[in-house]
Amino acid sequence: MDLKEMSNGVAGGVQDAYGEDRATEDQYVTPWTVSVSSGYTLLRDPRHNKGLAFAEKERDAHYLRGLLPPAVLTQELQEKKLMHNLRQYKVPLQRYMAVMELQERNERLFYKLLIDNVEELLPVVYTPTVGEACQKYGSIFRRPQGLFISLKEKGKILEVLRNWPEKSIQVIVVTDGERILGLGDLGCQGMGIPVGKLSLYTALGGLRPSACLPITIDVGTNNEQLLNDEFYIGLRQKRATGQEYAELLEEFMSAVKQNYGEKVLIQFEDFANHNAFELLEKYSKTHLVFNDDIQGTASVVLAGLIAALKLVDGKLADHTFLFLGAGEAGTGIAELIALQMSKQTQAPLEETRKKIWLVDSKGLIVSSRKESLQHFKKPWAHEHEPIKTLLDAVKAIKPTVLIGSSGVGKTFTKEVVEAMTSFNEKPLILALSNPTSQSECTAEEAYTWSEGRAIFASGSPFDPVEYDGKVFLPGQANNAYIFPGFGLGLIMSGAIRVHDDMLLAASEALAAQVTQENFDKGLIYPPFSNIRKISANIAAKVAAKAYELGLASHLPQPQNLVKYAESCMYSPLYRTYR
Ligand SMILES: NC(=O)C1=CN([C@@H]2O[C@H](COP(=O)(O)OP(=O)(O)OC[C@H]3O[C@@H](n4cnc5c(N)ncnc54)[C@H](OP(=O)(O)O)[C@@H]3O)[C@@H](O)[C@H]2O)C=CC1
Ligand SMILES: CC(=O)C(=O)O
Ligand SMILES: [Mg+2]
Repeated sequence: MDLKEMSNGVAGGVQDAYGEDRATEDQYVTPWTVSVSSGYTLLRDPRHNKGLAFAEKERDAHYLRGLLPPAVLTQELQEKKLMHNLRQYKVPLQRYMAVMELQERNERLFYKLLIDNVEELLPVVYTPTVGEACQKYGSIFRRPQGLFISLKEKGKILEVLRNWPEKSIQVIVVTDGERILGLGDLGCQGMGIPVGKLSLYTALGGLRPSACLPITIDVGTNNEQLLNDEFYIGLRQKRATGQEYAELLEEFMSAVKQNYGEKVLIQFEDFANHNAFELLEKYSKTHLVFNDDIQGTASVVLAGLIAALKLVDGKLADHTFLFLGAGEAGTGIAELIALQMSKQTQAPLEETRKKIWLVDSKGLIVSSRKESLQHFKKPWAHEHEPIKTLLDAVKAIKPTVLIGSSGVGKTFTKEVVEAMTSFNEKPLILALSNPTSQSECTAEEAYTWSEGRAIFASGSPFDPVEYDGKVFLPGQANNAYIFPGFGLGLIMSGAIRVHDDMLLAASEALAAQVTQENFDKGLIYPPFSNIRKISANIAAKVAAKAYELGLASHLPQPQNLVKYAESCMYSPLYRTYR
C-alpha cells in the first residue's frame, strides 16, 4: 500500500495504528472539533459536563454508556464529596489547584461549590491564595485560561479577540500584571487575577461564565527574577512604556469595542498607578470602564464607613481620616469620601478634602511637597509641617479612621495602634493591603493592641479573635463586595458609562445590608454568605442611578430592579439534556 492510499484522502498523509494522525509533521492540518457535544467529547466539555450526575436516559441519549461507572450521583452529593476532598488538602495552593481543575472540568459544579461555600472558598480562589498562585503561575498551570495579548500581537488584536470561542462577552477584566495585589510586577503571571475576579463576577454577581473574558496584556516585566526564570511564560523583555505602551492599549480598547460593542464592561485591574489613573481618565469618556482598585475599593471602604457610623459617633464629616499609602486605593477612597461629605454638607470638595490626610513612602503629603507630587496626590497636599513617619503623623493629625493602602505589611505597629487608641474610644482601623503577608497588621494585633476597642476590617480575611473572653469577628474590606453587583447593575441597565454617583449608590446599598446582628459582633460589612442578595441590591441601586442619569440603554426600566437583578443571575444547577 502506498502512502497516498494510507492517508485516507489526505495527500501525502499517514495513518497511525489509532487513526489519529492523518498528516506528517511537515504538513499543515486544520484543527477541528464536532459542534454538538456527545459521548467522550461531552465529558471533556466543562460547560456541559455533569460527571456522574448524568441520568440513565442522558447516558443513553448522549453515547455515555460505559464511559462512566454505573452510579448516578446528584449535584449535591458531588458537591459534598468535593468539599470533603478539598478539606483534606492542608496546603492552600493545593486547594487552589484542585478548584481550578474543577473549573476546567465541570463549570457548573465549580460555581455551585463556590456559591454554596463562599466564605470557605473565597480565600482559595481569591486573596490570599490567588497571590501565591500568580507567583507560581508558570509552574502550576496545565491549561491556560483567558486571552494573552502581548506586544507580539500588535496590529492583530482584533484577530486575537476573535480567537476567543465566546462571542457575547459582557465583562472583561484586564490586567497588565504590573501591580498584582501588594506583590508587585508579576508580568504575564498576573493572569490569575482576571481569572479569579471573573469567577467572582459569576459566583457573587451572577454574570454568566460564558459572558466573562479574562485578559492579560503582556508588555514585558521589570521583575528580574521572572526574566531570569527559564520557565517564565511571558515576554522576556523589560516593560514597554510611553508611546509603545499607549499604542498597544489604544489598539486593545478599540478592538474590544469593535468586537463586542460599546456596552461591554472593561474592568481595569492591578495596573501600576502610573498607568491606571491615565487609562481610567482617558477611556471613561469613550468606553464603559471601571477601575476596581481605584473605584471599587473606594466604594467598599465608603460602605464600611457609612456602616461604622452606627458604632462610632458623628457624621462622616465629623471624622478625620489618615491613609498610609497614597496610590490608586488610597487616593481613590479619599476622593469618594470627600465627594460623599461634600454631597452631605454642601461644602465644596476642596473643603471636605481637608479632613483627609495621606502618607506615602516619603511621609505626610503636605503643601511644601506639592511641586514634586504625582497629579493624583496634589489635591491632598494640605498645609502642615513635613512629617516623616506614620507614627508621628498619627500623633499630629489625631485621625479617627486609619486606613492602610500601601501594600507594605506590618506597618501598623503596636505604637501606631496604641496611639490611635489613646485618643479614640473606638478607633476605626482598616488594613486593606493584600494578600495577608502585606496586611498592615493582623486582626489579633488590632484587637490586642487596642485592648478590644478597635473596629477592624482587612483586605484579606482573618479568623475570629478571642480577646479578654470576648470573640471578635474581623470583617473583610475588599472590593469583591462591590464589583460583582456593580457590574451586574451596569450590564442589566445597559449602561454606557460609569458615573461617580453610581459608586456612592453602591456604597449605600452595601452599608444598608449590615444588620444589627452584624453590628453586635463588631462587623461593618455583612457576611459574604449573603453575597448574592447583597449583589442584587447593589445592582438595583446602580441600575436605578444609571436610569436616573440617563446613562441606561435597556428601556423601559424594569419596575422592580432587585427582582430583575435576581432574575438575571446565573444559576449553577445542572440542566437536563434532551
Ligand atoms: N482591600 C481591597 O479591596 C484592595 C486592596 N488593595 C491593596 O492596596 C495596596 C496598594 O494598592 P494601590 O493603591 O493600587 O498601590 P499603589 O502602588 O498605587 O500605591 C501604593 C502607595 O503606598 C505607598 N507606599 C509604599 N511603600 C510605603 C511605605 N513603606 N510607607 C508609606 N507608604 C508607602 C506608595 O508611596 P509612593 O507613592 O511614595 O511610592 C503609594 O502611595 C495593595 O496591597 C493592594 O493589594 C488595592 C485595591 C483593593
Ligand atoms: C483586592 C484588590 O483588587 C487588590 O488587592 O488589588
Ligand atoms: Mg486589584
